[in-house]
Amino acid sequence: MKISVRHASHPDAVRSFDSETLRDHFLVPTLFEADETVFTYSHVDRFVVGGAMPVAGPVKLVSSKEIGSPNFLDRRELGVVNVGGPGRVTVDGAVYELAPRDALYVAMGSKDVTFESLDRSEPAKFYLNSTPAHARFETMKISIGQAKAVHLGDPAQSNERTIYQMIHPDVVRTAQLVLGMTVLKPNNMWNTMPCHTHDRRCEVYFYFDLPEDARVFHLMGEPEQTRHIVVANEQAVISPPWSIHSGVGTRNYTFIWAMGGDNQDFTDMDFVAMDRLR
Ligand SMILES: O=C[C@H](O)[C@@H](O)CC(=O)C(=O)O
Ligand SMILES: [Zn+2]
Repeated sequence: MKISVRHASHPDAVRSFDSETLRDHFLVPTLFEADETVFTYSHVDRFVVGGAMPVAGPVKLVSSKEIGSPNFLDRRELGVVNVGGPGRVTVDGAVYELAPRDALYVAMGSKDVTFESLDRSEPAKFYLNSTPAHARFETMKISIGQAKAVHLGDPAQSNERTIYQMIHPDVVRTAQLVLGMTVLKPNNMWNTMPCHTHDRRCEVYFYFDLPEDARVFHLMGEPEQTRHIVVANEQAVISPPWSIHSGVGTRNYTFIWAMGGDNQDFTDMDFVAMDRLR
């Protein structure tokens, strides 16, 4: 288990960040290392983002001093999405087969969580999001087919896409985690523009399905002070509650968004008028 800690940043301080400092604070550059779990613990809503990539054998979810309890999920809940080859997650003896794009919600209080790949030549990649929880709900698999699909955008705005709401109050009960996957159609590059903030929740964006040399220009910052981070395949960006979160790619891509905070109301967004953006 590898874990690094990020402190929260005041928006006034972020105004003077250069590219490198912006990346140090908000970009999560590495999520997958063979036979490891790799985590970033953010003090923004105590959101933990990570990855597990089992190759030689199964990988266990273990705790650490930073997590602060004997088991990782003693006081937390976990969202898992498989973005690699076919895999399997075992939670206290119950086995969940996760095909590519399938998700699993793992309840607070689960003790033994193990990640496996079905074929080591095409390893599973489990993208992990964890938020604090103080009540236990049911562990549940949400296949991509069970998600609530919302079709949005149009080709004239280069943003035709499907939002799959996977860990969402209409699908599964959780303490605070809300998570989904947005798939852009070919020739569509924009997400979430016009943009929004939601001061009640933070959000983490994880971009994937990108070739090696493609990039997404992720837009962040206060609406009047926008900044960008150039993101490569399988990298994530932490979006504090005061920040916009939007992106434009050099081609289409897929991303997973996950939120934690005060409410679970997906529609509770503060829309930013175009003429406010600077
Ligand atoms: O608060 C919600 C999030 O920003 C995302 O759901 C937006 C998104 O997936 C999209 O517009 O494609
Ligand atoms: Zn949002």
